[in-house]
Amino acid sequence: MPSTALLDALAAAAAIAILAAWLFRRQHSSRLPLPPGPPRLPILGNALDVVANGASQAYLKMGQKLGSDIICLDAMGMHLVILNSREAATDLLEKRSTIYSDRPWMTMICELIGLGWSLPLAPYGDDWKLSRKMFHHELNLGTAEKFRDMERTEAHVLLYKLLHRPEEFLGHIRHLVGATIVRMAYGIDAQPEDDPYVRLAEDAIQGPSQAATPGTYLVDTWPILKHLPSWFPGAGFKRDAVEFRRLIDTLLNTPYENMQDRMRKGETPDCAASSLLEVFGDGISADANTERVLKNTLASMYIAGTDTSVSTLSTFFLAMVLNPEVQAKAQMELDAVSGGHRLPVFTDQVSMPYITAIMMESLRWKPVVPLNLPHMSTEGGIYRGYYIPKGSIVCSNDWAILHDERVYPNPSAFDPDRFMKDGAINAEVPHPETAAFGFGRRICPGRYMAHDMLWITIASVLAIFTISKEVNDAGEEVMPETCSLPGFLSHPKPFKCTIKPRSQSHVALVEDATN
Ligand code: HEM
Repeated sequence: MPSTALLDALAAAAAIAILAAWLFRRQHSSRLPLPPGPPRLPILGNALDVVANGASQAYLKMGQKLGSDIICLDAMGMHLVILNSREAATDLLEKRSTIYSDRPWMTMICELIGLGWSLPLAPYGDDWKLSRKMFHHELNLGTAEKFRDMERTEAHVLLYKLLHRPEEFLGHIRHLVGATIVRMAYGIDAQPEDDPYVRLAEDAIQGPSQAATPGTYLVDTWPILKHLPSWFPGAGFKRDAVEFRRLIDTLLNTPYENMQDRMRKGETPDCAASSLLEVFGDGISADANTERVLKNTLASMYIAGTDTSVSTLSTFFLAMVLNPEVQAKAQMELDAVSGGHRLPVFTDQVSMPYITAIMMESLRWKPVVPLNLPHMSTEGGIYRGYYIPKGSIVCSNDWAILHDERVYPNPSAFDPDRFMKDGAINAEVPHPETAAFGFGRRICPGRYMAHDMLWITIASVLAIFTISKEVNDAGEEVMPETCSLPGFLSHPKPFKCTIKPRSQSHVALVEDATN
C-alpha cells in the first residue's frame, strides 16, 4: 500500500502538472488574441460570416474594414485564417511551412468519394512527400522541358481545329490540355476528337470539382451524416459518392494498365509513368506501396492540371476579345521574330517578351484559384502578436494579392505592359506565378509544365488567328460577359467570339504543320 507521503507527493506533482498545462495553454492560446475578425455571435461565432461564392473579394473587403491584412473567422471551433497580402502569405505559408502545409480532411471528397489520396488533398505525410518527389523528378524547372515537343504538337492540333470549327474553341482547349496531360503522364496518344481517355478523365473530375466547392454537401459541415444509409431520405450524397468513386477508380487504373500492357509487350513509352518506374521501381513495376503512390501521382497530374490550365486559356481568349490593341501588339512582335513564315517555337520565348507578358497577365487578371487551396496548421503559433491555433485552416487570398494596386496599378484592366520595361520583362514587378500557383511546400508542382503549355498555346494562337467579338444576326458586335462561374476554381462564364485566320498564308502554315 502506498504511503501517505507518496500519495502527497503524487498529488503535488499532479497539481504542478495541471498548473503548468494551464499556464502553457493560457500563455499559448487564450492570452493572445486571434487575428481580427467580425463580431462573433454566441455559439455560432462567425459561422454566418463564412463566404462560399466570391469569397476572395468578400474577405478582402472584410480585412479592409477591420484594417488588417490577416483576418480570422472563428466558426463554432473552426478557425479560418485569411491572408490578404503577399507578405502575410509568405511569412506563414513559406517561412513557416513546416507547420502550415497540411490540408483539412473534407468528408465528401476525401473520404466518401475517396480522393484523399490525390496530391492536392493528401494530408502532409509520407505518401504526400513521396508523391511530391515523383512530381519533382518529372516536372521540375529542368525536366519539364522534355514535354515541350508534345505541348507544341497539341498546340498545332488546336490551331487545326480552330481553323475548321472555331465556335467550339472552349471544347478544343479542354481537349488540348487533357491530351497533353494524358500523353505526358501515360504516353497515350489521344485521338484528335472524342478520345476515350480524355473523356474518362473529364467525366471523372466533374463530380469531385463540384464536391470541392464549399457548401455543396452538408456532410462536410456535419460529418456524422456519413453514417446515414444510402437509401435514407436526403442521403443522395452517398449515391453521388458511389458513382464519382467508380469513375475516379477507373481513371486511376485504366490508363496505368494500358501503359503497363504496352511496356510488357516491349514498348518503352516516353512518359512520366515509365520514367518514374525506372527511378522508383524496377522499370516495369515497383513494390506495392511505391506503385500505389505512383498511380496516385499520375492521376493527380490530371486531376489538378486540367481545369486550372483550361481556365487560364479561357481567360486568355476572353482578354483577347476585349483588348484588340493587345492582340495587335502581340502580332507585331510575333511577325518581327518569325517574319510570319513559321509557327512559334519555345526558343522564341527570349525574343517574345510581350507574349510572355500576356501569359502573366492572364494568370493575374482572373486567378484560377482566387482563394487558395486551404493549408492547415499542425501546431499553434504566434504571428504579429496574434495566436493562430493548431488545426486552423489558412488560405492565402491570391486574388487580393494579384489585384493589389500598389503592385499592379489599375488591377482590373488587362494590361500586359505592366510587366514590360525597355522591351523586356521588368524583373521589378512581382511575377504573378509567385501567387497564382500557391505558396510554400504545397506550391503547384505542375507550374513549369503549365507555364510551357500556356506559353506555346498563346503564341501559336496569336500567330495565326485574330480573336474578336461575336457578331450577331443583325451584324452587331456582342460584348461578352466578363464574370466568372461560381465554384472554388474560377472559370470565365462561357462566351462566344469570332476566331479568324489572319490570311491564307497563315492557313497554309497550320496545314503544313498538321499534315
Ligand atoms: C494554369 C495552370 C495552373 C494553376 C493556376 C495552378 C494552380 C495551383 C494552385 C493555386 C495550387 C495550390 C497551391 C497551394 O496549396 O498553395 C496547385 C496545386 C497543385 N497543382 Fe497546380 N496549377 C496549374 C496547373 C497544374 C498542372 C499542369 C499540374 C500537373 C501537371 C498541376 C498539379 C498540381 C498539384 C498536384 C497540386 C497539389 C500540390 C500539393 O498539394 O502538394 N497544376 N496548383
